[in-house]
Amino acid sequence: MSSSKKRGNIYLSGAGPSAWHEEYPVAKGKRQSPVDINTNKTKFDPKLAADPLTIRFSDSCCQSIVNTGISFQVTSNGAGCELSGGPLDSTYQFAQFHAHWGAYLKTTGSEHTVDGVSYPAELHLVHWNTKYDDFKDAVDKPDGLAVIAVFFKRGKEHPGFGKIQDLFSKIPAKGAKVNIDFEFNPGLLMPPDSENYWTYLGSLTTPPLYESVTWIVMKEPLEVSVEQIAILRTLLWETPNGVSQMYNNFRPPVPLRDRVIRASFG
Ligand SMILES: CCCCCOc1ccc(S(N)(=O)=O)cc1
Ligand SMILES: [Zn+2]
Repeated sequence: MSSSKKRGNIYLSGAGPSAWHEEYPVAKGKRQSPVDINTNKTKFDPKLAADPLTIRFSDSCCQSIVNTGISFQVTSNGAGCELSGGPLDSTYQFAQFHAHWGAYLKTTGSEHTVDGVSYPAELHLVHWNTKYDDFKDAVDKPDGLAVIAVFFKRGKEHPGFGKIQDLFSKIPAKGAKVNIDFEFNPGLLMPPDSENYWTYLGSLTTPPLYESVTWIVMKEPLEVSVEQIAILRTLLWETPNGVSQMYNNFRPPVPLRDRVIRASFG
């Protein structure tokens, strides 16, 4: 049993993310995530526009949803779901999506920020490099993962995401898992314009914080309703004071260090 499991909730035990370096020294590494995207310092790279990102999802790729204890996670066998082009030098296969969000009436919640501004939530669509055998083999390699980040902003309801949220009541506790017996295409969760994105080399945003992620952060947020943001918080997790609503499951931005964030747009 690792000490983090003994302490349970990685966001609420001890000093939270600011203490992760004690058990995971890489937390203070050179390519950690998330970061603030300072739009005055991003660099347009015409090569990104010349080789457009190819994002392929399918209706039959999502098998189940699980409460991981720090988020929900929709897990996929990756069939027909591949990512290539843009900053990527090989084909990456879709593995899962999950999200991070904030507290009621707070403006924080996303992991990446744009010019210091947070969104209420951030979706992560995780892919692994098919040059490796599987996700587990890829997860700690420098070019092992590619994660598409999509900001959620408050606006009109998103019925597609609502179908996933309808399952939350069936996964009340850490480890609870149910099958998804309807077709759900994660492509529904891409913003209308997914041509414009920022990309940089970073890490997992939760322990073990492996520096293995090529981040692809969509510029355009996805609209969901205020109620849908609130429904995220109906998921439950363990805290030092017992089981309670899951929220503030985000790592705040860390220093960019010697990295430049590239933009696919001018
Ligand atoms: C040894 C297995 C590690 C499993 C952890 O996998 C992760 C963790 C974080 C992210 S995130 N928030 O950076 O998208 C993606 C995948
Ligand atoms: Zn994440």
